[in-house]
Amino acid sequence: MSKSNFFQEVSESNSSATSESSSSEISSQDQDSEMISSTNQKLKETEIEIIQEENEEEGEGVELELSSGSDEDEENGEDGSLSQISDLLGTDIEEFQDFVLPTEEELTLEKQMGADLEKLRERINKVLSILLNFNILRKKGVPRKDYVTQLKYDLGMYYGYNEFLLGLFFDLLPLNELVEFLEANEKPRPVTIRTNTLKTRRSDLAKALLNRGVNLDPLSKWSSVGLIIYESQVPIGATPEYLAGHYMLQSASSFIPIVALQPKENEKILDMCAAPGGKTTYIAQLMRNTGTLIANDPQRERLTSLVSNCHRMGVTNCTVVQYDGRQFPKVMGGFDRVLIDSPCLGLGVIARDNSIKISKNKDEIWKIVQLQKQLLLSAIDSVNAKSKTGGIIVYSTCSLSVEENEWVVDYALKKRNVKLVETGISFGDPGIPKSKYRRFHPSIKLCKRIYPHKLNMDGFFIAKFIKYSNEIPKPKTNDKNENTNGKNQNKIQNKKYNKNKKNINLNNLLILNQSNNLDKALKNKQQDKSQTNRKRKIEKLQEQKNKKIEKVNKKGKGKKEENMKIEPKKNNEKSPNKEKKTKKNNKVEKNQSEKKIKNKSTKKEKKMYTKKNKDDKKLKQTKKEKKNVKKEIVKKQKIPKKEKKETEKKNEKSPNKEKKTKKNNKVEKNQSEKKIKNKSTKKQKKMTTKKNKDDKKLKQTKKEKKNVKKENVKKQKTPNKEKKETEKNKKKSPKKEKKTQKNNKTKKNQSEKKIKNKSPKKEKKSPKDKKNSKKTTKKQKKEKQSRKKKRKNLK
Ligand SMILES: C[S@@+](CC[C@H](N)C(=O)[O-])C[C@H]1O[C@@H](n2cnc3c(N)ncnc32)[C@H](O)[C@@H]1O
Repeated sequence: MSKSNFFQEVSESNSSATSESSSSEISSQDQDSEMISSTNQKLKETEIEIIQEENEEEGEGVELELSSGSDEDEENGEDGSLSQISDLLGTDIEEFQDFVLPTEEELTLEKQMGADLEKLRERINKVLSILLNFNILRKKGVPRKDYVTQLKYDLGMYYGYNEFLLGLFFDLLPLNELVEFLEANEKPRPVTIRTNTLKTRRSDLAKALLNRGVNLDPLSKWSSVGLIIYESQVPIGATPEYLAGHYMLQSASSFIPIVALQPKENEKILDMCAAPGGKTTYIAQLMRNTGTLIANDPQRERLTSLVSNCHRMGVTNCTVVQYDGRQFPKVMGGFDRVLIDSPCLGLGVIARDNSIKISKNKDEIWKIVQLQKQLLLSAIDSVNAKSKTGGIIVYSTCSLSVEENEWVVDYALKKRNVKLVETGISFGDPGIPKSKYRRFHPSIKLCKRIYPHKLNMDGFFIAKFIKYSNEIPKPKTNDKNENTNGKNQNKIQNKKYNKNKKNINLNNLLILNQSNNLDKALKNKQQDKSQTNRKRKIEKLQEQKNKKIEKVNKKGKGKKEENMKIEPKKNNEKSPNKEKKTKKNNKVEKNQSEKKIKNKSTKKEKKMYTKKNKDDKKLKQTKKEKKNVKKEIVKKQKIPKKEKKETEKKNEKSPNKEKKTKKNNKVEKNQSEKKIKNKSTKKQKKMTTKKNKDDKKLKQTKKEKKNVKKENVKKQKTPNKEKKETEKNKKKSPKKEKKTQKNNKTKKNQSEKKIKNKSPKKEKKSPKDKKNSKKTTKKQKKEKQSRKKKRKNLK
């Protein structure tokens, strides 16, 4: 007896006894009683029924009664009934009862040695028979669960499915159908073609193909365009008729969604997941190339075959677009009908693609279900509920899991104003209203399931909705429970979708920039870069200067130095813009450094003078004079500040000449700094020489002053270094710096002369400096005169 025949006979004898899933957790007693009652029905009023009824009250007494049946029982026909079972099974019942499940060690050995397919097949047959006639054929004490796990393991090994997929089919199909289904997936489906009525008639096509040696027949009563090909001497995908677009190679079950959709002439129809166009071209031919047909698919490569199919088949009412179906309502809407032939796991087409048996897993099913739900909602939202001819949505998959089908449909029923309607298909199984984990809307039965083992077609699922309102209902609080498992998946999917959306928007923006304002955008970017570079440079300079200031402050402990530190911070806080801040900071820092140098020199000078005052009271006069000198210096410092402000204003007015003006400003600053220092030193010298004439005691102080000046000169080197760094950055010639260094090292007189020689040269460069210097000389003369008067008075 062949395996399929065997399974058929067993299932016929127990057709109603097999709907229990493999992992059902119903108590074994209840299951047993159900199984017994179902076998009794099929065995047509045998005496077993009586025995079973009697023994149901005693729990598991059936087997006992059977095994220890009395003679009376045998006479009453029990023997006959048992013989009937054994006849049907083709083996002795004792053989089943003696059957022992393999141990774990035996199974691992089997794995190592490589499974013997014949032995495996025998074991599958026996376990299946025992499960289908459990109370009669089971071995005493072995629970149903053990037989089920053994069967799963063996079927997986025999047919090559992974555990996940086999578990899914165990939950989906009754036991007596399961092996049939798995067997059907091992056989190739008949080749079918669809006549393109845009170009020919079925009878004409059939004649043409018959003439080429093709053995064919009309597909069935339900299709007026399908032909089934039994044999062919020519390749069906390369005949002249095929190339002329007279037919489409298409599986029979692929016709069904379009039969359900019922496209009409002059309608506006969307095929949301269209590539490679098998169904699109069928829709177009039913529309007779009228109206508008939009064929969408996000995969570009698949769209090329869609386009070529449309061309070959002479479709002229179709526009091909490339979108993610989930975005579609935003792209266009108001369709009379939408077909969503959704992407799926393909569990109905395993016969065509054996890799599905091991490639699918839990994660994949969750992901695809979330996509299917979103696509279906999107399809519904694209339909106009007020369409005069339609308002129809057909959802189809070539998959058979409840998750991808009934669950998705039930979700749409809850989320949108749609209801299920008859598909118009007279064959196939109804949708499953209750699965192992879920209950669905009772109207789910209106859906159609096409099973390969029942109709010798690819597995398919078809649901037909009608949309009765364009309003989108507000989400109910109960919806939280409905989607517990897929909730997180939904969130992840939405996040990904939102990311994609952002990407698309960004891309669009970039494209706009490129096309409209590319030059401007580039300029802005360059400006930004230069600004950031400037800021960095300024920050670095600031840091360097601050470090130097800190070092100087550590050396000097005076309060005045501390104050010098705090002041620029206040200034910084007040400035509004960062750029302005940095500019001001630079200036302030320069002023600071200048002041510090001067302060240091004056401090030491003060110290020296105080010592001298102790020695001689006459030095009091000199103190006062020095104070006046300091005031003058401060006044003169204000002049270069004004100059700086003026240059800043100019810079603001002309941003392109910023660099040049900055350089000039810095040169001017350096010049002005040097002038001020030189002037201060000159005055100090004059003052000291006069005092020496007055009093010989001051000779000591002279020497001390000389030392002080030397120190000042040394300290002046440090700001010179700072200037050098800044000047180096601005690529200035280092000649002047070298000169100044040398001058500082030489004696006072030499330095004075050189400074005098240099200052007019520098003054020549800038006319403003000339004016300022004239002003200062006048002031100095006045001041000198006033001092002389004072001294006379004092004398
Ligand atoms: C089962 S096939 C469609 C077959 C087609 N209807 C036919 O009859 O030739 C599923 C299609 O969905 C497309 N698809 C995948 N993701 C999609 C999405 N997010 N939006 C729209 N279509 C999608 C795939 O590219 C694939 O072509």
